[in-house]
Amino acid sequence: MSQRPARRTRSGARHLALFLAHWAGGHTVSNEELLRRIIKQRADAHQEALEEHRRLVLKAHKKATKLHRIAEEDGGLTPAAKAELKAATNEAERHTAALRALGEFTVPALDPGQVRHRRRRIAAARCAVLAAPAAGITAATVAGAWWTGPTAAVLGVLTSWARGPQAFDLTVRPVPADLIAETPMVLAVPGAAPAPVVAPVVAAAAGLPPVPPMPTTAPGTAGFAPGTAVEGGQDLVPALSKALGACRVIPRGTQVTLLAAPEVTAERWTAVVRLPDDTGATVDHVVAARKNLGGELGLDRARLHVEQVAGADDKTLRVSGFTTDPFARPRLCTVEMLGGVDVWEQGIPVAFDAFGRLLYLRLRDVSILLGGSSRSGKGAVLRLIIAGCLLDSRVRLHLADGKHPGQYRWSLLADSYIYDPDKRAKQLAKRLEALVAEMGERAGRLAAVGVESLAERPDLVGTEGLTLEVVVVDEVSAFTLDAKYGKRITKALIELAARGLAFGIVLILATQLSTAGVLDRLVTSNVVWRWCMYATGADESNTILGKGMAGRGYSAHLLDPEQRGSGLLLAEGRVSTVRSLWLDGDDMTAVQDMIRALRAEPTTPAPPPAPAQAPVPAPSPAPTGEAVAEADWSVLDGWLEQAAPPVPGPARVPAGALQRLRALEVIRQAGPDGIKRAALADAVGAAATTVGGWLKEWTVQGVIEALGSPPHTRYAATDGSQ
Ligand SMILES: Nc1ncnc2c1ncn2[C@@H]1O[C@H](COP(=O)(O)OP(=O)(O)OP(=O)(O)O)[C@@H](O)[C@H]1O
Repeated sequence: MSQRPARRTRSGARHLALFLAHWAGGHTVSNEELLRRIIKQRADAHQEALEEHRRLVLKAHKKATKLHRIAEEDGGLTPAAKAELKAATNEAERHTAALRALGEFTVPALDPGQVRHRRRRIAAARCAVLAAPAAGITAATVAGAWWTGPTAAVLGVLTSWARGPQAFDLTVRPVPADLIAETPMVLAVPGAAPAPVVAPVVAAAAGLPPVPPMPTTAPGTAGFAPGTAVEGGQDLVPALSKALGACRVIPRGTQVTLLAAPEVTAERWTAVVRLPDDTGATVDHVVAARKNLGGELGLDRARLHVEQVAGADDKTLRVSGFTTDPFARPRLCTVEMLGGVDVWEQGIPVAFDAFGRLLYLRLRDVSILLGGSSRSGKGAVLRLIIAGCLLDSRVRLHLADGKHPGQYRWSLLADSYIYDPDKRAKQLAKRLEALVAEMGERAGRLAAVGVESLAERPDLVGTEGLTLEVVVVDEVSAFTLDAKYGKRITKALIELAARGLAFGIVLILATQLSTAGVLDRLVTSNVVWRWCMYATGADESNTILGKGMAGRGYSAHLLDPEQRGSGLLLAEGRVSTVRSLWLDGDDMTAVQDMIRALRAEPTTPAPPPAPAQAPVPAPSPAPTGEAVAEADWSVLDGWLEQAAPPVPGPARVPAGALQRLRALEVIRQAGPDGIKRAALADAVGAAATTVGGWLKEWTVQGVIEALGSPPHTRYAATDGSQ
């Protein structure tokens, strides 16, 4: 008789424990409901994107219509208004194209890993809820309420006894009908055939096209041999699995799961796969093994691209093999791409990825640390960012040039330009401290309208007291390592990096990698984008991307040093390989014209820098050949600045000087491709021998390299041979 209550209590406790475990494991929520939630979220995001693009198309149309009307009424437009009209038209086209690309929302075939991931998140939250009473009892006992533990135990025993031998129904809650109605097409109607839930795609699965054969490339061949199967007809899954097994990423004999039908074009093949469970393999392991994996697949590292699929788990990746290195050819940033740029919402186009997609830098949520060894392409990225910022009238640009004349071409367009080696550290310290002080005022202004950050009120961006303050520091070590002002600068940078973005104060910092301790960790850890161009070693790369990144397979020393502008970008927790766009030549000139038109009266005119060695008469004869070992930058910059607008005033320019100016402009436009002596002579209408003399002179002075053309050898060789 005395055994009975004890048995009843034990049985009740078991049933209660089972019920709690079932609930805490998230097993009450069905797979269908999780799937529905994920798809609903995506459908909402899709709808939001559509609405946003529609809004922007309408806005651009409205602006274009207004400008057309003004043109009709006034019989024409000012250059600035013309630029605005062009920008608005481009903008409307861009968003119309985006709308077309977005199209109708289609229910995606989801990776089962995502559903599992959701369930784990629910389970984690429920476990936390369950742990709370236990923690409360422990805390109360420690605090002196000794009776809480025994009371809880007695309550537990009583509840268990009350439950007795009645088992709980461990059921899965069905998806409520009103939720199914809210998400049409996602779930099957009750009673109908079961919903097509997240079946991984396997070769020859019902209703799906068969997986195309794995394209092969013989080493050294230019392209795929479509239709040729790897090792006698194996398809994609076994070929990838075998290669991953050979690289010890997954155990031999296990297979990856194909999650979507692969895309195969003449340029590339792409497959979305999931690594097998219970193997410990993640995307990072594949990235680290990329070199060997490339070899196993008949590719090289530059032509094999691996990336984690956004929103998916750590085992899901997109693998692509390219016929040629997708970054081999530089891509120009045209004036159209920068026309009407909105730095806050849409961002500045700065780079492209392996699939040719453009990467936009939105100042709304980004500050940048840009690193790389010498001549790796940092300046080219800064050039794009500066141009984009100056094309948005809401921006006030503060440019600190630690390696004058790196960005001198913008000196007269920026709101402030700090460059003088003797004074620059002091000037930057003051400028940054003023911005730190301004954060307080901006916080007050935002608080007055009931928000904490400008991102909540985009309409306030650029209004009185809330202009976008963009601080670009090229070669930050020249400032932070300054003996006298370095500490003050670092302190201000720490504060701005931590809080500035919320108030519209954005930091863009560039540095070479050689010097340790250039930036305090409190600055680097608060910078949102870290972008590393080619670096000489893994440690140098880690100084930008963060400790341990090289160990995970992300190191910029693996990039091709000759491929200037290629780099690794760490943004939103993911690393992508990108190559910056290249802005130069006519596009650069047109962009500068647009900026001049837009900022006809800069609020704070930049002081023209005093030449380091010689005064800058405009235009002056070129320095003589035998003289200088170093380039006379100020002379060069003087020419370039004045080459675009006609020189005002009565000064007469000698014909030879004009030809030299023209020659410099042609070299600059030729950019990395360079131009031969004979072609240059033709272009400027001067004798080839005369042009040869100029080229030698400019080569010695370093002027040609400064203009972005290849090293002087090309000119020297051409001269010698002709
Ligand atoms: N995206 C790009 N596409 C093509 N060429 C590029 C690109 N970026 C840079 N280059 C080439 O590389 C050269 C060096 O670039 P840049 O001056 O930006 O390097 P840097 O890292 O700023 O150099 P340094 O630190 O020595 O000043 C440029 O003159 C240009 O010829």
